[in-house]
Amino acid sequence: MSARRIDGKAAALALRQQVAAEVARFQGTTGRVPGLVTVLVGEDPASAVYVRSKGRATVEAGMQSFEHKLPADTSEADLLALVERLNADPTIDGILVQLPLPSHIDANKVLTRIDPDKDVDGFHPVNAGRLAIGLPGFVACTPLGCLKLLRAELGDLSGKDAVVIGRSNIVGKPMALLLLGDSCTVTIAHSRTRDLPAVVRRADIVVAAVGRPNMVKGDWLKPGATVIDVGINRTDDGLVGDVDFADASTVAGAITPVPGGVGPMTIACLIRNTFVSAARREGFTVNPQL
Ligand SMILES: Nc1nc(=O)c2c([nH]1)NC[C@@H]1CN(c3ccc(C(=O)N[C@@H](CCC(=O)O)C(=O)O)cc3)C=[N+]21
Repeated sequence: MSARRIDGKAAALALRQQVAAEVARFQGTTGRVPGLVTVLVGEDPASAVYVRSKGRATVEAGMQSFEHKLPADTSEADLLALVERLNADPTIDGILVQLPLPSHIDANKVLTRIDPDKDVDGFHPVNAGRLAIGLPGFVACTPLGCLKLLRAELGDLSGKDAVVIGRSNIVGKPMALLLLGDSCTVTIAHSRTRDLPAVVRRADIVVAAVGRPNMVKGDWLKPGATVIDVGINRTDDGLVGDVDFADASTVAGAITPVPGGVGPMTIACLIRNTFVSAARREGFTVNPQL
């Protein structure tokens, strides 16, 4: 059997076009253009690439992109002061401080200083709490993108057995909460899980977010399972996911590739969250499908 390849690039383009149409409608009624600011500290080349593609996607959706590039030796106090200024700036609807930050800066302290209602990354503890108890807020872009791909592939997720591999605050935990919200039976597996292949073999839905290249093999999967690969691992063979794509494709029903799967959806969801932030600020009704 050969799995269907889930085209995250196409899904991301469609979402970005939908947002662009909503942005035009928003501008027509409110006279305002939503704005996203990215803050990059230091010169990590991968981070610089991501920040540039976020800026491009923002402009393509008809929104304003602001970019702050700070030297690697920027003090924590200066970064916190910048965040405070951005919180108070009425032209800015979304604030993204690119991670990782240099080690002399306490990332949690910075993320907690962002106004939760401008936290389009969904990393602020208030937004993590809102997700946990089902209040409206911002959901982290990568798990939100994964949920959108799963709903498009499977329709109703209720009653499905889902296994999330990885327990990070940025992907694993919010992913598990989103799947629970869609009435899946959710298992979170991690480095201490006993007999991981056996746990994964029970799942109709597998989300791999561990950062170990090609870890998940075909014989770990229930035949026909839907596999979402969040891994972005740079290896000598280029960019690879956490799932052994060729091997898993012989057993899975559908699977996301790397690149071209979850990554583009992460950026599309950031654009979506930025528009939603502006809409909430202006009391503009958002299409609930978005
Ligand atoms: N505050 C913050 N928010 C983030 O959302 C955030 C961050 N910091 N730090 C870094 C990670 C990583 N991340 C990616 C976004 C898009 C792709 C993406 O589009 N990837 C392409 C390939 C791009 C390539 O070739 O490297 C793909 O998978 O097809 C990947 C990774 C967002 N992150």
